[in-house]
Amino acid sequence: MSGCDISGALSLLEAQAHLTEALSTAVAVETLPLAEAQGRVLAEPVTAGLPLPGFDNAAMDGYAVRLTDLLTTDTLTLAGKAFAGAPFIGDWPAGSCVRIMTGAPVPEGAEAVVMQEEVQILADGRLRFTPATIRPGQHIRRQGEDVAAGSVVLAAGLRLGAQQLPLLAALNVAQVQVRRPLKVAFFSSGDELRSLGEPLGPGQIVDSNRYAIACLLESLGCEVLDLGIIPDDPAALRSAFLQADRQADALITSGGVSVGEADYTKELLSELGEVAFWKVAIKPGKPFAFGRLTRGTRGIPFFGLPGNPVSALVTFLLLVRPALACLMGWQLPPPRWLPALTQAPLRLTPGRQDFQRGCLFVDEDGALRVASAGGQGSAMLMSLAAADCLVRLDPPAAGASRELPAGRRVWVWPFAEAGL
Ligand SMILES: Nc1nc2c(c(=O)[nH]1)N[C@H]1C(S)=C(S)[C@@H](COP(=O)(O)OP(=O)(O)OC[C@H]3O[C@@H](n4cnc5c(N)ncnc54)[C@H](O)[C@@H]3O)O[C@H]1N2
Ligand code: MOO
Repeated sequence: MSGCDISGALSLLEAQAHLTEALSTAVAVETLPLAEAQGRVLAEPVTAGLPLPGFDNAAMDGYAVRLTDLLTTDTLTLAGKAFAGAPFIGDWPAGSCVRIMTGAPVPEGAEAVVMQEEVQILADGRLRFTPATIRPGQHIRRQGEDVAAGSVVLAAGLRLGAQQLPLLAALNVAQVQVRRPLKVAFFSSGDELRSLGEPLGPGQIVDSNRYAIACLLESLGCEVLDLGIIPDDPAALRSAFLQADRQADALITSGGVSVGEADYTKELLSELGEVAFWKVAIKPGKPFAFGRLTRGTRGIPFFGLPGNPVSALVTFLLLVRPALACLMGWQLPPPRWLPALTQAPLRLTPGRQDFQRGCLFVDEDGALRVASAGGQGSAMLMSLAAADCLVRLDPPAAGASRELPAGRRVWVWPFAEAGL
């Protein structure tokens, strides 16, 4: 079988659809205090028990006025003060205004707040306004203008972060129903692998993939069960598979999914479970295995990433991340591929969608452009470290040129959008 043999390979879309369909059941639900819910996925929609703002209040430091008081004069006396947390109380006689600070409740009957910069304080303490410039309702934040009480503010399936937590806190939501963390086991397989810091013998390399996989899993909020480096030995691999099956919700491996003589991963998966597919027509990442371990009672899903470091990262982003999102109950929006113009010619790959590493910039005309981040080999870590996006290149039509000229539109997925 050649390195370009893609017979029986699924397209990326087919593989993604298969994963979404196979992994529709999310982990269990638990109740957490809001302070511990960062990064968790909401299991239930949240309904507002309060309006926001909770009361009409000032948006500026200044003076609360009634417009009728300013019909015949531009000068008002001061009736009192309103602070955030200490409302104005007492009488508000005609012909007067109330000094008010940002966030303070506006006194009953106030029709506008005038910024202090627009008010002149006279020697006798009275305040002079410019009535023609005052709009009814200005600088008053109305009760419920942001959130109406009883409305659904967050849908189930949202992941809670710095954007959502303040909304829930403002609504005095002290506890939330969230999915428990997904526990993901992973190991690296290969006799050549050594742990970071160990001396390297002939032909040995550092197990670098685990630093990408652990980092990606942690950023998704998964609990990581690190099973270490497993040699190319069926008995050791079998035991690691079975441990993951007992202790985790999913298993990720890297290496050993291709066709080499020491590539046992797929073979063992057939013995301990079932392989749903193991080839996807993408570059990098053609050998990617998905299946289930069926020895245990739960049938945990298994993702076999290719050993090449770039292939492992790219298949994680394109296939594993959305699959884990299903298991987390996270309604992960599909990637937003953006149009960009190629800065220089790019080489296309027959038969496979190619996901090259690129660097984005905006040219002098304001157009988004993408340049290659460097060497595109599946084991090349420098261009991966330098890149800020994936560039999606469709295969050339039969007989067409394998070179895409400069200035052509391609689709890019910024790494920041991919959670990197
Ligand atoms: N005859 C064929 N050979 C290969 C094919 C093929 O279709 N036919 N596919 C190639 C492609 S594409 C890829 S990708 C690799 C994937 O192979 P495996 O998943 O079986 O991975 P290994 O053979 O174990 O390793 C490949 C490469 O990656 C290095 N590696 C492995 N694990 C790690 C790790 N944890 N950290 C860093 N680097 C790692 C390993 O040393 C190899 O250099 O197969 C091609 N071959
Ligand atoms: O398809 Mo492999 O993943 O290029 O190196």
